[in-house]
Amino acid sequence: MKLSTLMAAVNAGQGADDRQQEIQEVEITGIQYRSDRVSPGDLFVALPGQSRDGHDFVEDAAARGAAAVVTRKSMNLNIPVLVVRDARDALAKAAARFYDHPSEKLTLIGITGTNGKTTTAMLLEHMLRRSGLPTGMIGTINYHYEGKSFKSRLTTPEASDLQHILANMAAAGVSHVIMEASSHGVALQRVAGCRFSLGIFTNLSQDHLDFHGNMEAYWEAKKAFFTRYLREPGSVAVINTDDKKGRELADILGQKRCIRTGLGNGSRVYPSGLSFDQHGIYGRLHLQSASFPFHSPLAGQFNLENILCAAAAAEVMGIAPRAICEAIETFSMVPGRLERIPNTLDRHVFVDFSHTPAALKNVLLTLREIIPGRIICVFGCGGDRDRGKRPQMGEIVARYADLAVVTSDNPRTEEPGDIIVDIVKGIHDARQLPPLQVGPEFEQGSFTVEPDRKKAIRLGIRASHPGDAVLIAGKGHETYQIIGHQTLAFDDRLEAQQVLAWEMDDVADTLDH
Ligand SMILES: CC(=O)N[C@H]1[C@@H](OP(=O)(O)OP(=O)(O)OC[C@H]2O[C@@H](n3ccc(=O)[nH]c3=O)[C@H](O)[C@@H]2O)O[C@H](CO)[C@@H](O)[C@@H]1O[C@H](C)C(=O)N[C@@H](C)C(=O)N[C@H](CCC(=O)O)C(=O)O
Ligand SMILES: Nc1ncnc2c1ncn2[C@@H]1O[C@H](COP(=O)(O)OP(=O)(O)OP(=O)(O)O)[C@@H](O)[C@H]1O
Ligand SMILES: N[C@H](CCC[C@H](N)C(=O)O)C(=O)O
Ligand SMILES: [Mg+2]
Repeated sequence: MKLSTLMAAVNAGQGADDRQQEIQEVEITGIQYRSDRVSPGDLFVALPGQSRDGHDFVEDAAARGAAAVVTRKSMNLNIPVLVVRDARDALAKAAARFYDHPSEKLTLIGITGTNGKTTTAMLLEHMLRRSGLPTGMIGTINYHYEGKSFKSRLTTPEASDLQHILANMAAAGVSHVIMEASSHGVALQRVAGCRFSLGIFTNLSQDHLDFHGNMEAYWEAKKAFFTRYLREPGSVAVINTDDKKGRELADILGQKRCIRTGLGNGSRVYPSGLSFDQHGIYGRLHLQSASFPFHSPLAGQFNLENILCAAAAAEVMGIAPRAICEAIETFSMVPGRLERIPNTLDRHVFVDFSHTPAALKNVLLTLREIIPGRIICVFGCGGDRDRGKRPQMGEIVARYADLAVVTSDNPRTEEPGDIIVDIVKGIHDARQLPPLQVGPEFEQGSFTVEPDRKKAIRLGIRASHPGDAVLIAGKGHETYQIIGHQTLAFDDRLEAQQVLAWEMDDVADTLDH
């Protein structure tokens, strides 16, 4: 594609250098925002970063054969330099143009909210696929379509990667794409250049304040997905109005554009006659056009909210209500989300991706409802991420679990002990609180610290008795642990399986003797 075509796309009216003639002739064969990925013929877009500035890599990009660069300041190079005011916007628009606006060839659905995006996305995908719609997905666990699956480095990929993936999906005959739109993805304009047909809002609670600074800015990013990117005529927002911020968002968007879901008054998609047990959720699902009895193998009130969002969106996509109910019935698990580790020891061992205070609280309360025995929680908090979550998560585990093993999550470049100290502060604070009805008071000595996650999982499982639950929280589907700058193989599910296998062997040995 000619550079002049991309230049028009990135923003007419933003300055370019004076090599107009050359710009007309330059051919661009790819778009990159990382200099070390540049091949000859690529356009390199220099993005402002958290720790570094893409401008510092322009020369590297040129040396690797970049045909032109997009920057925010004029630079003296022997290739064309297009100067723009907003490099992220330029990256998104150039990529959308380069890949021929793939989102306009697809029905694109974006899901945002602090918790529940992956679960809602996978449930909705299941509903669409079962009805025969070729559906692709872009999210935390992976990106996949038509039997192909790719590792995801980011929940919402950088703009040029995103446009590339969407283009491949459209070329493979995919008709619908469901993607998680993270707050980073919105704030960093990774989703600019996409046309969304439908948006889903799950909920808002604390996360990512290391990046957004405060809850107001975080909320603004979530809101902006709907006010800035879901603007096409006919586009619809499905909003969980059981969430306070969901109600605020629905009021902002107005009746015409949104479908409210939840138990509250005014919901157009809602449940009735609910009951919850170890085998899931039962009730009647009221869609806009019909109502049906349903059973979901997923557990807990929070998953009910995910189900309502997915069902409302599927109905908008034209899926028949009966097919929606059948899909709910046959969707039993999202990897790493309350994933049960089977064993013959009568222990309820779960691996769950709860890494926010709200997620952890919901999961612990759900376990309290469905598990007869004690709840033992093995957990830590990520390093180089929102520190404010740590004491809150400590406090929640202290209040809602019976025993806790505080350990490391992904410490990244932080000292594991420092993260644990932040968590333990929350546990101590909780002891000042009056006991709650939902769980027993946290007893002196009923938590322990073991920074080595492998050992912590062993401790947690070994402390359990028949009938107890062990919740291994925070890392879910992750198959690695990031310590310092190293990414080491680690999977909570495999670790738990191993400990359980040893324990089962021990029981077998005892019975033999
Ligand atoms: C906070 C954040 O989002 N950071 C992203 C950001 O990194 P950064 O700002 O630190 O980049 P930098 O290292 O300062 O470099 C600045 C620029 O120089 C470029 N560069 C850098 C080195 C080099 O050799 N050559 C080069 O060109 C980089 O490509 C970058 O464009 O830009 C990089 C690419 O442009 C991203 O890879 C990186 O994501 C990091 C890996 C990350 O962990 N992001 C997480 C927090 C994230 O985005 N999470 C969300 C939320 C998940 C959820 O809630 O589910 C997600 O969507 O995944
Ligand atoms: N609707 C919900 N409300 C609160 N907590 C939830 C909800 N759905 C799931 N959770 C909890 O949050 C964890 C993460 O769920 P999920 O992966 O679906 O969310 P996500 O928004 O995609 O998270 P991330 O931003 O990390 O990708 C689950 O393991 C569960 O503990
Ligand atoms: N999407 C989340 C993942 C956190 C997972 C947790 N295991 C951690 O490392 O903090 C984030 O980017 O903050
Ligand atoms: Mg996710």
